[in-house]
Amino acid sequence: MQVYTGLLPDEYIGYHPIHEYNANEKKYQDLYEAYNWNYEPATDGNLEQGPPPAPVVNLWPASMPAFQKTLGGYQAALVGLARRMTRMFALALQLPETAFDSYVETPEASMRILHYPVQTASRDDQNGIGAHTDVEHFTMITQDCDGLEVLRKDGQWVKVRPVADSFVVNIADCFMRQTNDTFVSTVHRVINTSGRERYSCPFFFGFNRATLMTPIPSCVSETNPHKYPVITAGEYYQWRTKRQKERGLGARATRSTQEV
Ligand SMILES: O=C(O)CCC(=O)C(=O)O
Ligand SMILES: [Fe+2]
Repeated sequence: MQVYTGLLPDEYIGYHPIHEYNANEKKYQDLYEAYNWNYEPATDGNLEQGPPPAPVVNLWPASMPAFQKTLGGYQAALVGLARRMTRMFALALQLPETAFDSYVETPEASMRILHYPVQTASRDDQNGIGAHTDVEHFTMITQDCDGLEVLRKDGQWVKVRPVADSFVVNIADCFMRQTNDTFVSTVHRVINTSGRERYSCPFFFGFNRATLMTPIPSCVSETNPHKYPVITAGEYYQWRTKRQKERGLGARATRSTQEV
């Protein structure tokens, strides 16, 4: 298939067929299919001066130009919203609100649309998508029905019910690393026992690939030193993407590590 994600082992884009992953090693493979695409700076109406973006790779279906136009347009609007939210996060970290502006000029801003068929296997035997944390700085999700669950600190899974005209916002691993665990990534999963097909649309937002993920000053001290190696956001994205792909596509028989 022209858009099959397996065509590009180091990228997460393209079509991910159903039953391709099993993040938590359940009896049955995870029950979702997805189409992922990268942010293309050319579609970003707000693009300011900044470091040149990494070359953009996508696997758009050639026969469906409206598909690319519609999804790319929605993504451009979300990039604008995410830039504004980045300012709110800066204020929450006791920084000037513009402190992160130069990190989100050519951001990591990939998206996916997901389809979860109705699950008939038990919750113990299958996930829609297995428990995991996202990679970038934060994620905004739209969803059309029940199924998403997040793990609380006390170990309880909590259902995240859809609320009309709203996004679910999850902290992701790059923000956790840069804030030295002041912000904690949300462990989440989907189990679609709602009795209807479920559709969702997560938007993954992170700093420019060239950004060195140095610790946020308010999050480190002599008694709370920085725990993570300082690498660029791009190095971290690429390492995680490769690892996720290796554990999924083509590795059904040998997968032995859990995402969470
Ligand atoms: O479908 C959802 O609500 C969440 C999907 C998700 O966690 C992901 O794609 O990383
Ligand atoms: Fe996720």
